[in-house]
Amino acid sequence: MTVTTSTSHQAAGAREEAQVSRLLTWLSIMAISFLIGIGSKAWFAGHHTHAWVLWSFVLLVAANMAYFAKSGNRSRQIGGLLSVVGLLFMYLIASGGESNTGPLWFYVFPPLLFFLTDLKTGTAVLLFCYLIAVIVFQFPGLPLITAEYSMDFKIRFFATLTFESILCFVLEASRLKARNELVELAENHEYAAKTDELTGLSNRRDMQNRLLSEFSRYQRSGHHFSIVLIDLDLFKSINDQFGHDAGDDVLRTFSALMQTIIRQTDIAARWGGEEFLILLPDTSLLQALTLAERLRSETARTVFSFRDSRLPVTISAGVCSIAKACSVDDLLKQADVNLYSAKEAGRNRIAPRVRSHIANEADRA
Ligand SMILES: Nc1nc2c(ncn2[C@@H]2O[C@H](COP(=O)(O)OP(=O)(O)OP(=O)(O)O)[C@@H](O)[C@H]2O)c(=O)[nH]1
Repeated sequence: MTVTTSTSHQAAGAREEAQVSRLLTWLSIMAISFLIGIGSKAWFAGHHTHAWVLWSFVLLVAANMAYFAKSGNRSRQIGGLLSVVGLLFMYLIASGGESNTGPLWFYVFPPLLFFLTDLKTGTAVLLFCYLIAVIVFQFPGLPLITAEYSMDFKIRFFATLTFESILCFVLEASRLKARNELVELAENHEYAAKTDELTGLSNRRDMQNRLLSEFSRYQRSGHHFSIVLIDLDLFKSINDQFGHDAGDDVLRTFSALMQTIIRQTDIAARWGGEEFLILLPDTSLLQALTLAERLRSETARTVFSFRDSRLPVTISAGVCSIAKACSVDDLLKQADVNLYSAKEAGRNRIAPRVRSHIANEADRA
């Protein structure tokens, strides 16, 4: 009944998911290559322990990739990779790496962190890493800490890292803002492309797509559906007599009335000027005729007024079930023929008039 606006959001989500997926694969491959390369360099430089530690991180990164390939759990893969990278950087700060250049690798962390997590998590993890770095720098005598850094280095390290972190935060925040604005814009466009401005119902194009997908569902599963093609009677005379604004008001009021009568799963659209189409999934011809008759009688009973004038509003409708048609075009054509015969028969009526339907009406009378 309502026009959905989530497609742009879903598409943006899927694109980002694919982008993150590619990035994670490349990052993992790059991390493995660097670790193998730098580990080998350390080995040939005689720093065997350092080399073994770096190679063991290769196993951790590879295990994380293999875990994801098996489980498909993206958030755990991100968590796993960031934990491994965080641990590696802690090790590099504590050990100094080669020639006390280990902390330089830390600069890779902030952009990675903000891209792979949200701003809050990224900031929290970064602050935690800062805390560890402060402990390492301030207490070089603690176990596992073998590196010592000059005061100048420590000050410059923190100053430049803080600068980089703030810059990454701001860039990521503006990227997210721009992305959300784009998604919102796309959603508004999508909504406008599917919606009739005057009534807020689905427009003709949206209804055509829905009819085609309902027809495919019918071909796959055999679920019948029906349509009701509605035309407001002598609408031109309402416009001529009471003005175009009154006509617009009638279209809006009738649309609202229609929405209160159809089910959540039914879809009402403005098919043309004063023509409406209702798609009724899982509905037989008889059920559709019953609904159309209810809509007709409710419309005839409802008081339509505009600026103190009472407006005479009735509808005629042509109903058709997919059981009687071989395609969507054929279905629409038959509904149109039925609508025409309802008009010909005097308006304010529904066609076809099946026998059981007429009998029901006679019973009610
Ligand atoms: N106010 C208003 N009028 C519209 C709109 N779209 C179409 N119309 C008018 O709807 C009228 C349709 O008139 P006709 O096609 O002659 O049909 P009718 O007067 O309803 O007569 P029958 O269909 O034979 O009962 C025309 O006067 C159109 O200008 C709209 O968005 N607003």
